[in-house]
Amino acid sequence: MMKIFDAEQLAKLDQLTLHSQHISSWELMERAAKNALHASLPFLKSKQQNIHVFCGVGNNGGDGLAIAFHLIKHGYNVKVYKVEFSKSASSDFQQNEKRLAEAEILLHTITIANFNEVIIAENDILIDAIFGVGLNRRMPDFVEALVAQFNKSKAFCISIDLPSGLFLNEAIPHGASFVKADVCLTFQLPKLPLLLPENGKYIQQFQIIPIGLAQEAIKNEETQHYFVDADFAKVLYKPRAKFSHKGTYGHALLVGGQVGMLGSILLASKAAIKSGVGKLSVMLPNSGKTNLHTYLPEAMAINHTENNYISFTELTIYDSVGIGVGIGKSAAVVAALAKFLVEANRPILLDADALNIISEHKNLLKSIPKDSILTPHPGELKRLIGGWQNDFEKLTKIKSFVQKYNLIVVAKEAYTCICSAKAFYFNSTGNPGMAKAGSGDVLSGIITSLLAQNYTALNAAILGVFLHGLAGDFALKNESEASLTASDIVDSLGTAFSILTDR
Ligand SMILES: NC(=O)C1=CN([C@@H]2O[C@H](COP(=O)(O)OP(=O)(O)OC[C@H]3O[C@@H](n4cnc5c(N)ncnc54)[C@H](O)[C@@H]3O)[C@@H](O)[C@H]2O)[C@@H](O)CC1
Ligand SMILES: [K+]
Repeated sequence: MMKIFDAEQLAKLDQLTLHSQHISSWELMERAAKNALHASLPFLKSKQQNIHVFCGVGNNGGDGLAIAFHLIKHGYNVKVYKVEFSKSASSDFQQNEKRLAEAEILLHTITIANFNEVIIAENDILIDAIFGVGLNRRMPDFVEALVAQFNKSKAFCISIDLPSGLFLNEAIPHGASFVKADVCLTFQLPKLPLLLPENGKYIQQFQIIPIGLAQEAIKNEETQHYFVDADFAKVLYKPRAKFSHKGTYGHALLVGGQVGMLGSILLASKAAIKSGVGKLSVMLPNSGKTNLHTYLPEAMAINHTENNYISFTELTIYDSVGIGVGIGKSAAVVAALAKFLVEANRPILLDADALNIISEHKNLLKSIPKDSILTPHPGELKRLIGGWQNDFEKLTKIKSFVQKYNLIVVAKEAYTCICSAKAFYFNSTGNPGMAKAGSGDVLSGIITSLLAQNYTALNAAILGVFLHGLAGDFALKNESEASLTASDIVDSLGTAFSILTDR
């Protein structure tokens, strides 16, 4: 299970690691730098390429100096800069500085007086080790100007630990610059700003670089932020029992579709079946019944009289209910949804138009059963909780919403965030090919299916989001981001599930 920590916690882990492994901070830095160096090598085209390593005077800069030293030892063409934002350098920085001097490697000092003399060419490599997790206020103006120059250049930029300019646990001031890295090599654990869309979208990718921090210390340190990787998902997954039958895996009900919007409920239904539910019933407009039976013979359609819209149906026999995809917002549907909310006596899944109806009739919020899962995309989320100034405020607002109404919110994004009253879980799987109509319907089907199989609501949401993204990633192996469809995601669910059983 990957935890996400703040700067203070990271510093504490550092100390505990030094203590338990009987190593010096310099040795830990050396380990981190060597691992970052190895992760950087695939991005370097040749030993002749110009590599500029920009180092601050803290420990992030110390990492930079150590990386530069080893690159030079490996025969790379490196220019090393000391970005002197302060006269007092950390002791590990100083020790690395001494090593460079002893090896007669020139260190170019950059100050307010000469920062604009740096020349970066298109095919160069930039290594950004100016600030890491220690930045706690806006960077000095000359460093911001230098960073602006990095961002303007076409050089490939590798940030060490955190792109310089980003704060670890709060929003940066409006207009403040930060390094828009092509790749960020972050130590041991993911960092929150890399997972949030507002600035994270400018960081093309990040890689987690293990540096052997004490596992016991990580385990003991509490957090409210988690990163959901395959190990995490495997722990949640419940393998199927040998002596089981369809009743063991529950009976799910999906409610969705209106005339012209039948595809959504069909996709959700197929995703539910492909995610292991014992039985699936579908409430869709009568005019869609034939389509359902043709598309998905495994599903059962509910008998009702409405040809164009869904209507209410008794819920007592179902183990889970998912409502909302493609239902529209007509008065009859609003009334049916209100009844569903009142009659449901266990957590349900609400998506799409169900969320839009709730946003327009906020009085419905208090009828939603405790622990129900809401899966809004950013637009739907805004309608539900109101706007936000920045991503950190968004998380705070989601949390108070979740706590006020006892819900679970799945805020769909590149790193979808599942928020419970106690914690945030950021998903690690998925790709931009999934940003398409139909993809969310598939997610609704998966989560409703897991809910019926007796997963807790929180685990159904976390595991469902993980599997959905993973299936999308497998589907991409035979597709491109442009061509990937929601149906491709459904078709790859089998491969995604097989990862969870692979222990
Ligand atoms: N436990 C870990 O994860 C390890 C961390 N290491 C490195 O250490 C880094 C953290 O080092 P530091 O704590 O020295 O912090 P940084 O190197 O990120 O920042 C340097 C220092 O500058 C000061 N500062 C903050 N904002 C400033 C501003 N706007 N203007 C001027 N000065 C400012 C602070 O005192 C800060 O500690 C990590 O990001 C990582 O690169 C590695 O060496 C290996 C181990
Ligand atoms: K950095």
